Amino acid sequence: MRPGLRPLIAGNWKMFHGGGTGLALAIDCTQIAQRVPHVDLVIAPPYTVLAACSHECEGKRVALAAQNIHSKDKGAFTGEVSGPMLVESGCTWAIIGHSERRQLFGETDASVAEKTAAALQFGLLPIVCVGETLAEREAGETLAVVGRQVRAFLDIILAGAGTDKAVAIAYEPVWAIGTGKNAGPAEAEEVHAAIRKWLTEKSAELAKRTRILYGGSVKPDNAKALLAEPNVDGALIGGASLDATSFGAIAEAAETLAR
Ligand SMILES: O=C(CO)COP(=O)(O)O
Repeated sequence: MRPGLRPLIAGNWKMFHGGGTGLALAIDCTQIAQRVPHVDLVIAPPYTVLAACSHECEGKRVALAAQNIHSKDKGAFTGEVSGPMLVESGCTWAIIGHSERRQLFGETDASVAEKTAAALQFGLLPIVCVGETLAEREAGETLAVVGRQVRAFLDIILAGAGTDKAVAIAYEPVWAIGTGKNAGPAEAEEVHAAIRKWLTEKSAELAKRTRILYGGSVKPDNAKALLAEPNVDGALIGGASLDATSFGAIAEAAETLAR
């Protein structure tokens, strides 16, 4: 983590906890927030429970993120949800281009760029996800792949976020997601440092205020070592965010480093 920067700890609930259990977890997260005053907490529940969670989280230092966004504000797009609707439901963030969306729902660098622009246009801060597959890592293509993914949206962030908005980029190696096999701190740092360099080449100010999150099997027992790396500014957590005890422990690891 960089000195003076607030870590961002975000829970991506994916397609879990869409009803009463989600609401209960959101309430638990507001209690976690009281214990971690130096950490920014974000949760990304399913659409069905966003508004209810937002009601519980309002004014309690837990921000809401959507897991996806459509690039248009409205229209005949069955099953989709727009930026203005997400804002109305209480979201201030939107996760964009998660590898599950890229792999299972056909999202591309171009659509990720379009959605990033839409999020910023409608007043949401994007958490844009990038990451290589195991085959790409084994072929030595990690930085080439992540570089291509990041360059696809850098200009959009620069144009859309101005100088005051702090967006986030999440490096999530696909081989580490839901596998229990996290990138080692040095492995993560290598990619994070490269992302920081590409940001710096565009704008030193952009590089300074963008938080680069690590995601992929972050757990209470590995969080502190990952977050201690100089360019790891937070975490995007899947499985361990579904349980208040483990999510709380990760947030507390960040708090210890940020204090
Ligand atoms: O995909 C992720 C967060 O977006 C990571 O998921 P896990 O923490 O379950 O590996």
